[in-house]
Amino acid sequence: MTIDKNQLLRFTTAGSVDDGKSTLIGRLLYDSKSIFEDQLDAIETTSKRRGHEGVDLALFTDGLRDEREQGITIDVAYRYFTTPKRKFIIADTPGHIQYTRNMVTGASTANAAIILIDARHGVIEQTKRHSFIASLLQIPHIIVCINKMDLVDYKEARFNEIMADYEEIASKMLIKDVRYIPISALNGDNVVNKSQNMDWYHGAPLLHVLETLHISSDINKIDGRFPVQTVIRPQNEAHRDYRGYAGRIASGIFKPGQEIVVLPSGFTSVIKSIDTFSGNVQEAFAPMSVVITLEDDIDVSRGDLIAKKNNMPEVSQDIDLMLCWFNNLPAKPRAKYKIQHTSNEQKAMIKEVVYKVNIDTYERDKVDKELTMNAICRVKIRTTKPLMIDSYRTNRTTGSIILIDDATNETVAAGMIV
Ligand SMILES: Nc1nc2c(ncn2[C@@H]2O[C@H](COP(=O)(O)OP(=O)(O)OP(=O)(O)O)[C@@H](O)[C@H]2O)c(=O)[nH]1
Repeated sequence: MTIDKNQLLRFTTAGSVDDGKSTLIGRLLYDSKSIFEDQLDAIETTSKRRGHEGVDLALFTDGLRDEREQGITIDVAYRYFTTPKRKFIIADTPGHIQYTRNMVTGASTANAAIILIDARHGVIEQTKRHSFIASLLQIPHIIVCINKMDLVDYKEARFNEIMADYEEIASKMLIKDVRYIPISALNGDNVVNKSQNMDWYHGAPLLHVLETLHISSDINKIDGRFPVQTVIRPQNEAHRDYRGYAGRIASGIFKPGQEIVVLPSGFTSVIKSIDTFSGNVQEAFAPMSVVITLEDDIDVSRGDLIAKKNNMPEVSQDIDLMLCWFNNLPAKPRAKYKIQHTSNEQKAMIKEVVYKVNIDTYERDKVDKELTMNAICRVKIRTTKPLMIDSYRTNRTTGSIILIDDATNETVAAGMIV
């Protein structure tokens, strides 16, 4: 079985309220003909009823949000669409409330982030914050869409001005790949079709950029990491000797015959087989969900990590993190939280807050008060049992954690291991 690693692109959209996110997503889906007929009929009817001339594209994603708001805990809606070149998953995160949490949730697995800027307003505080989070999450590709170009007479000078301002902030962050596209989501300029109003722009429209971003090297194919989610032991007579470890490959490539080590125990063995829903495979890589069986009968349980023998993560109880705090209740000094790291769950205590990042200047501030909502800071934590960790830079899965408040069961923070 071979899977085209280029096939699926995950992206997120960020912008402040009214920058035109919903309209842009609606336009992408509408012009690329990804909206289903029945949805379109409903949107046309509602648009007419509300006195719109054409179709109100924002209705499309807004309708989606209504669905989502019916009792789902995470405020991120996922939208799927396909073109002949690629499959896409959009994590649509509302800009207004709790944007840090939403963006972290929506963007942690994204290949690309679209940062929307209203051409009239240029780079604003939210742009800086979203960009900082995107760089913190190391989203490999940033596409800055300068929207509402129709409201600045499609002027190249305004586009250049905003681009220069953004370059200034991008240079202070570790953003590797930034592109700029002047668009009008409302009128469809440079979204799916090339604009007739901005002949000074020689780049491609947004959809073309999304279809051709080079993403196969976004995946870590080097470090073999397989967090065990479940141990599978069929109870029936026929499969009595079967013992498999189910989970999702976080990174690297696994093959039968490879020498592995199980952590934290340190027991070694050799991969006997890799099973999937559609049969055995001779090779498996991230993000495939598989069942691995081993040659030896060793003790493996949920929360353990299978790694390649000659390439192991760090095993540690003391962890340095960049932490995004996103709970209404501030962090309690030295309080214990539940920590979730891959399939492993332990307890952890925040030992020290080293500094807080000032989102405006990107400078390091002293923490005079407790950590409050939307704070981004460098912290040291200690866990009750060792975790098998990598730096977030090398591995977005084994390099990230979340903290959960035991009493309320709410996710209070997300952390990237330094
Ligand atoms: N003139 C003009 N108006 C636009 C453009 N894009 C969006 N708008 C308008 O800007 C307003 C806000 O657009 P939305 O798409 O609802 O904004 P949003 O960012 O999704 O806002 P939330 O969904 O509330 O986060 C709407 O009235 C849109 O019609 C554009 O390119 N040109």
